[in-house]
Amino acid sequence: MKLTVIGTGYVGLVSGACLADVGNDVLCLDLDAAKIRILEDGGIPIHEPGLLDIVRRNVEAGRLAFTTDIERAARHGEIQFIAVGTPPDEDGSADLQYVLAAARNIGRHMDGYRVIVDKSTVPVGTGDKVRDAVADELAARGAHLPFSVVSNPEFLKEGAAVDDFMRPDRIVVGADDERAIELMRRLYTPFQRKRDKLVFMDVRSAELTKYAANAMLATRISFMNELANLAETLGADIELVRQGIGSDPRIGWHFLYAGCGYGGSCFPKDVKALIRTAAEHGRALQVLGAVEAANDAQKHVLVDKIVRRFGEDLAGRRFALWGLAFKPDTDDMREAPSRVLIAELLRRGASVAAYDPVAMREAERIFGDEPRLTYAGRPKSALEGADALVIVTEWKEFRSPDFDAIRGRLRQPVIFDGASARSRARRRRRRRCGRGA
Ligand SMILES: NC(=O)c1ccc[n+]([C@@H]2O[C@H](COP(=O)([O-])OP(=O)(O)OC[C@H]3O[C@@H](n4cnc5c(N)ncnc54)[C@H](O)[C@@H]3O)[C@@H](O)[C@H]2O)c1
Ligand SMILES: O=c1ccn([C@@H]2O[C@H](COP(=O)(O)OP(=O)(O)O[C@H]3O[C@H](CO)[C@@H](O)[C@H](O)[C@H]3O)[C@@H](O)[C@H]2O)c(=O)[nH]1
Repeated sequence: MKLTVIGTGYVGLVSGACLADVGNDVLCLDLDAAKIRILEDGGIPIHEPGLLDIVRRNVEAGRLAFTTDIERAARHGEIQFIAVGTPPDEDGSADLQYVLAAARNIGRHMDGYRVIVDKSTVPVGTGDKVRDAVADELAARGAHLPFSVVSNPEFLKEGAAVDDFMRPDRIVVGADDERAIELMRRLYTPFQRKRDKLVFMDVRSAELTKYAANAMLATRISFMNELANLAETLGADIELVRQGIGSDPRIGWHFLYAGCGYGGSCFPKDVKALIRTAAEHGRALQVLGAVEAANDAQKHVLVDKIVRRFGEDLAGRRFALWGLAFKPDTDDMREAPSRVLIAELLRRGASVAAYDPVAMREAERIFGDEPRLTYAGRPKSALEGADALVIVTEWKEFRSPDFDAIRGRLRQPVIFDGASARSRARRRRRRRCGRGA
């Protein structure tokens, strides 16, 4: 099938590459010429395990191409995926300007029947806005071309995006007409494998399903984070509690890890947007309001511990920080807990020597020329002369560190471990190292 994917970010590029990999002819459009240049030069603009191989393989096979040419993109695919960003507006609602611009571009240049698929995470009712935007553009040029609007929210996780796309738990399709449903069924047949993973519903329900999924997952995390704080106060071990509850199938094992608060490009913004949607319709989502507040507070837990140990004024103190990305296996730092921590340490006069396997360039872009924030080429070199080590992101390489080397390099043998719940080995050994928090 001929497909166009609009937006070559985490979702667009992964979707485009994976859809090409099962034999489709995919053209990816982005307005960011720098991204398209990287792709045309054989690279990828993001860190995502397994993605480079699949992109290269499909470009070489002639099934995947990149462009900044809007007209070419609108004329290429019978199915047009919109996979552009929907960042939070000032009031927390999803900013739809990129989605609607993409829809207008399709309407302006399409030359036959199109299925316009919203893959971006968009509030309920966006399908209607996309339909109106396309219809307006067609009317403006006196064109009478048929089109369908479909909601097909994406559930991939960064760091595991290729695998999630290739082996989805479910594929949600919100569609109101048979022609579009048939095309979507054909499109996703190669991803069905052993069981039917397609869940068809109306457009509005599909739009809400995406927010419901992220809101539920965010709720689990905030709940466990609050419980972890309580466990610490009570002298209980949240990891053992997690094991104790996860075996109940009604609760399940996944997404029960306490940490420094959820970050990333999705949970924070989607929780906000759903709260906003509800408010606009006179409904208060009280549970989600608490989930958000608990998460904001959780991002300060490590700083609070540091202040308890070293005092309010951290001038002259130096901290080694391991892990900048919002989670392992990505270079994405959107809403990363490390950002709150670094900003607060710098505000209090401390200096920070940071290490991350892939996100240091992104941190440099975010923090710019900040003389008290430096980057270390290796985890150990960040430790030299630091008052304490702060572990924020659970990269695999931090799971079983050399505690003797840490002790030898730090001024005091103190570790603030924001990712501790996921590593029992480290917890056992940390006890032997002498810890500050
Ligand atoms: N990142 C994830 O893990 C993830 C997972 C599921 C769903 N989502 C949702 O998918 C959407 C995209 O997220 P992302 O993380 O891939 O975003 P991103 O910011 O990484 O990429 C978006 C891309 O769209 C491009 N773009 C913007 N307007 C355009 C236009 N009119 N025409 C062509 N290109 C345009 C931008 O230049 C950018 O490269 C969001 O709604 C997000 O909530 C994201
Ligand atoms: O037990 C857990 C699991 C995750 N997290 C944190 O939660 C955040 C989000 O993690 P994750 O869900 O793995 O990453 P994302 O790539 O943001 O993926 C989420 O957001 C995407 C965008 O909507 C959805 O497609 C995915 O299904 C959804 O998991 C990160 O800060 C994690 O550290 C925890 O604190 N504890």
